[in-house]
Amino acid sequence: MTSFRKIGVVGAGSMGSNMAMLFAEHDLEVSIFDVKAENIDSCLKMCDSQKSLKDRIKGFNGYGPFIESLGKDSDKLFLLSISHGKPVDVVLESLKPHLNKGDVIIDGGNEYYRDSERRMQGLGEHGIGYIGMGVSGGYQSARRGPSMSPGGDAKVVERVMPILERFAAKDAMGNPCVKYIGPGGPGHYAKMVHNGIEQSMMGVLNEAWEMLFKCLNGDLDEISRIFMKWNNEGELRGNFLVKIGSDICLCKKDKGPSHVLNDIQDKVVQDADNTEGTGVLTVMESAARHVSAPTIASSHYYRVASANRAERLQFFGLIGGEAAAKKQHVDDDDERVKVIEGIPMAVYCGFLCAFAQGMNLIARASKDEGWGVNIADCVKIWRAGCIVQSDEILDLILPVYGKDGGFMNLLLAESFAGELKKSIGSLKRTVANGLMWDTHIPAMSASLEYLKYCGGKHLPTQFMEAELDCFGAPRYDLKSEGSGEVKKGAHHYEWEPA
Ligand SMILES: NC(=O)C1=CN([C@@H]2O[C@H](COP(=O)(O)OP(=O)(O)OC[C@H]3O[C@@H](n4cnc5c(N)ncnc54)[C@H](OP(=O)(O)O)[C@@H]3O)[C@@H](O)[C@H]2O)C=CC1
Ligand SMILES: O=C(CO)[C@H](O)[C@H](O)COP(=O)(O)O
Repeated sequence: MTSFRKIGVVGAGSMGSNMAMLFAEHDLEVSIFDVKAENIDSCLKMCDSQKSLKDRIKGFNGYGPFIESLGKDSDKLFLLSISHGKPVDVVLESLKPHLNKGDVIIDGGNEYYRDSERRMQGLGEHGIGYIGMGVSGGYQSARRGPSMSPGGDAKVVERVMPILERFAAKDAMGNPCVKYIGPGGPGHYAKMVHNGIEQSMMGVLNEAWEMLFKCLNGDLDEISRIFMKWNNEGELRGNFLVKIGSDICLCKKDKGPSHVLNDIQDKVVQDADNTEGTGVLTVMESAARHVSAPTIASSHYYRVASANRAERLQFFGLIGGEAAAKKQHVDDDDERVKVIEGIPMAVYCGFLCAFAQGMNLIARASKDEGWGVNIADCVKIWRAGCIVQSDEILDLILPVYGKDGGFMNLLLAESFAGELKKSIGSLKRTVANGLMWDTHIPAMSASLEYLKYCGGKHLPTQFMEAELDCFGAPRYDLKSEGSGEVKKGAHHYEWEPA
């Protein structure tokens, strides 16, 4: 078995450049390629500014010399870190004439898993290994050690695992946050879901932030302290997004008196040019696989709507102005503290809903596709180096998946359901406050409704089913038949003859 000593990184953007530096630090000979010479220049400049990396990475703007630099006599290893979709196909077309049997390509971008499976199949026919690997943690983790989810042919992944384990983030016990996820596309699938959970958590947390900032008269320095407290103890302990939220609230422009956050426009433009898209894909996948994921979907639609500020303002004019978040006059200090103390439990409950939806989606896809994903492994690789890192929550979730990691519905785990039972009251009160105070609560309210309908004993959907039967005759079940299976029923009533 070849052990790779060199790696060719394609894409000198924020992730590619930082991973190239990390590889170099882990004693790989690194060549980096980008279509834009200036991207290479800025990557090499960054390396030169760090003594340990000076002259350790070679930059290339042409495919020929780039591939030659990886040597002729041994198998070549590549890592792609570019925008998903067409750019990846373009790069692969250019690489193909130079590839040989035994070479391995890792796609470390946020790719759609079906595209990875297509490429795996095409290149596999020529004996070229292709790995679809999620990389998480942003550019800081790319530099220090990311969390990774490789998927593809087990034998191919096995060849690169020693390298991946060397530079992966390490959890509190020192275990590398990288695990083989399964054959085909589940590596990219797990990363897609990770990002769905990530956007939900950001949705929930941003709703809590608005309450503290606009309604409860919290100044940013105080909110920073509150978030830090949440991150240090209790249900939100060890939460990456809460922690950076605290840092962000505190950050002052050029160390002066004004907060950087106060200058930021209220537009999430992440989805604007389709170079990203795991949020979009998670919503599509959850709908296609019949997995309820309203916290994920609602957070996504919220951020998409936020991007179009011009239209928002136009509509604002047409509906006579939205009700703006109201400042609460909580005169009593103790009362204010009590209200603030109720919020983290609501955030926790929203986060649990996001995890339940994401984990259930992975479980469903794994079953549908025959991937055999051990979901415990997904939890393990999210223990460090990634955006959804949440120590307390992952401590709760991990035991549910046991050894085989095949549990299908996280809501049905007693330990998990117990935490939802404990926190749903806070979520209800916080959503009710949000309604009274006119704050924005798309993720929290969606989470609350999710819990209500997933645990609903008598849903009004009996009326919906009757209407469907009335015009479409899909056939219904009878109450007298008990819970039954998830399949079309046996009964039709001729409500209104044609
Ligand atoms: N940023 C993040 O936090 C994370 C990003 N990812 C994923 O990693 C990948 C890279 O992300 P990121 O580094 O942020 O993106 P960047 O846009 O910073 O970098 C992408 C780089 O790839 C280059 N590129 C584009 N098309 C080609 C091509 N056909 N051939 C060669 N190079 C090309 C870009 O050049 P140009 O400047 O011309 O566009 C750019 O230098 C994406 O798939 C992203 O979704 C994954 C985890 C975290
Ligand atoms: O992958 C990431 C983190 O985990 C990146 O931050 C990425 O930009 C998120 O993009 P999106 O969810 O919009 O696809």
